[in-house]
Amino acid sequence: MMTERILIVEDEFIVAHDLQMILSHAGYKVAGVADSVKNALILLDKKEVDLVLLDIFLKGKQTGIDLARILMERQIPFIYISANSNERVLEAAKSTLPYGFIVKPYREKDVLLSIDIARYRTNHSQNLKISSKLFMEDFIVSISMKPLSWQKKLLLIAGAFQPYIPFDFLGIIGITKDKLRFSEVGISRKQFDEYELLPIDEFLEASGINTADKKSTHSLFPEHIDDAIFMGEAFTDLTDQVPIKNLVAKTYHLKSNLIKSIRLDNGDLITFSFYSRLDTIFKQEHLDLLHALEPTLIGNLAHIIELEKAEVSRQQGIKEPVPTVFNPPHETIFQKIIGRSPAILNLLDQLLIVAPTDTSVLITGESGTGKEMIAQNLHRLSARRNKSMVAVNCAALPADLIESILFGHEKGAFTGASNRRIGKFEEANGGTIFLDEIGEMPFDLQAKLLRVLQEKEIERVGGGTPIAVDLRIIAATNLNLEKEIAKGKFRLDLFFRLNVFPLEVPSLRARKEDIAVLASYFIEKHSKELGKIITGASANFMDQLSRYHWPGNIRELEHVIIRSILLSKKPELHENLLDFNVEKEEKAAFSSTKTIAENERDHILNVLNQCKGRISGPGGAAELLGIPATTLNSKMKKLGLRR
Ligand SMILES: Nc1ncnc2c1ncn2[C@@H]1O[C@H](COP(=O)(O)OP(=O)(O)OP(=O)(O)O)[C@@H](O)[C@H]1O
Repeated sequence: MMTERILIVEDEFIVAHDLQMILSHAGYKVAGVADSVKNALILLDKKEVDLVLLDIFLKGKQTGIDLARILMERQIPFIYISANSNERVLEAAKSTLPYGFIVKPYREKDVLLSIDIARYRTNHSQNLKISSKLFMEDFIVSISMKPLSWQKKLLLIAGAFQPYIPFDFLGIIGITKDKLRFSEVGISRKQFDEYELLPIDEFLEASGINTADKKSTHSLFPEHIDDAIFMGEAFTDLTDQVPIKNLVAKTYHLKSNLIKSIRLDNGDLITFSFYSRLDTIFKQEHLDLLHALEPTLIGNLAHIIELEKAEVSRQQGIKEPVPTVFNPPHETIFQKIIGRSPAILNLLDQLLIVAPTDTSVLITGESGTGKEMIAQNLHRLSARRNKSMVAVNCAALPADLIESILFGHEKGAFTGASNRRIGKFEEANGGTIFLDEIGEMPFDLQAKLLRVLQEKEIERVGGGTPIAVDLRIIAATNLNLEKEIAKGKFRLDLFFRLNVFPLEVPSLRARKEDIAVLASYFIEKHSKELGKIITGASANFMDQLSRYHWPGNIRELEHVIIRSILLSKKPELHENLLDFNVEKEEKAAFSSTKTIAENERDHILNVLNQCKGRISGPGGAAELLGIPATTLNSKMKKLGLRR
């Protein structure tokens, strides 16, 4: 399928011409060449474009990264082509979610391969979109036909939305066409799969709002806000304008809001207001999904609302208790994953989306955050669950044997290869292979791994014929792969191929709310295993845990608990058992605070060491620091540094 129309945005004439030749030769249509963001936008308005090849530094003030943001909004895939491997630029570029990144000077095959990967990823995200829409359509229709109360129906539908539109609170507001409000409910997420439904009046009562205030809160409720996403300042402005939103946001610690309204056939307007505790979670694709579901919602919501209206008139002011907490049967969906912070719940939602697909997944996160545990759950929730997951730690394998361990070898392939050996990829055939510490994989082997991903075949060392394998690849790393790419240690093409669905496991610092539940879980688990009677921990012990910075994350927390259990002479763990003291550390950190100049000196020294003293040129200290070499030289002079 070579029908893609590709726009080239590149200000160097020779490069643009070369790209044009490569693309035409391979059968692609070139939709045009632009040398600036302004000209690119003119072409984009005039022509249909399926993919954009995008240089970062262009003519004019705006950069390729600025254009990328516009392309993101318009949902046009793009691949960067740039000579700049500076980490800061890479970070900014990465935040625009490109479909690929080609580093100049490139080879023809790099360009064509990146376009192939982009096509794969576009199709894949398209498939994900289609499957989520189909799933939700089916679900909404089947729920609305079940003999359940309207509350239960709304709770079920809300819960089903969660993996596709992550939220901590969902407000559903119904306004009749004569502007008489007939219903407002809030649904808050209590646990991974537990929701609570609260009618607005009860919510206001619980918040201590009296009848007079209630009226003004209500009257200031906007009748209609256009479909949109509010985050950052826009969210603060919105909550400042709308008291009820302010109250909800404060009560549930919410930071962003996505609003979508749907007009039913009878003229009623139903507004869905999704809120999250994370500030940058909502995306255009969430609004798109709701938009795609509009016909299904129109067809089925009316019926749920009728149920509610009937109930209200039946009760005529008499309140019957209704079950408002819903626990679906999949309570134990995830094995052993403890935590209910927004950061971990968001990760689990992502995990549920990607698990049943066959996509490669790249799990990133600091050491000890639970990456392996996430990989096990991914496998367990996939269609390959009855086959094995073979785990390989790339950092632990000896350099001279890693290829044969992964790919196997034929008898006599090298000295000492007295028998044929099946490698890990073949062992995992039909199942999943988990490549832990992928950033440590030797550069040469990365090309072979790319081949497994692309062609689904391997070759044993010393064997001439490729062997077909059917496996899913899950990789994990605690390294920043962009940094490794910049250092020339990790292949960019492999990164993009693996990074189709990235899962970032939050550090323990980013989910402090979970420290207490994790600690209690480990206390119970390990005291049983160690045969000691430990009933709990002192408040000070827990306080120290929650204030500590946990560089070793959950693994460190688990070790601290095991050690404390072993040392404890009493049934309650006491803070004296801890070998850190947060107050002392805070004081020490304060007294050893460095000046800005000292910090700058240390940082430059570190980077110089990293570049082995090289100042200018690609990969030199000046490039890594993002300043001209001349500036670096004069800074070094001032700080008394020599190469
Ligand atoms: N959410 C969780 N609930 C309970 N236990 C957890 C959780 N996450 C991790 N653990 C435990 O913490 C320890 C570290 O987890 P794991 O080995 O998966 O981390 P990792 O990120 O793969 O580490 P590394 O990068 O060093 O390989 C394990 O003992 C695991 O069982």
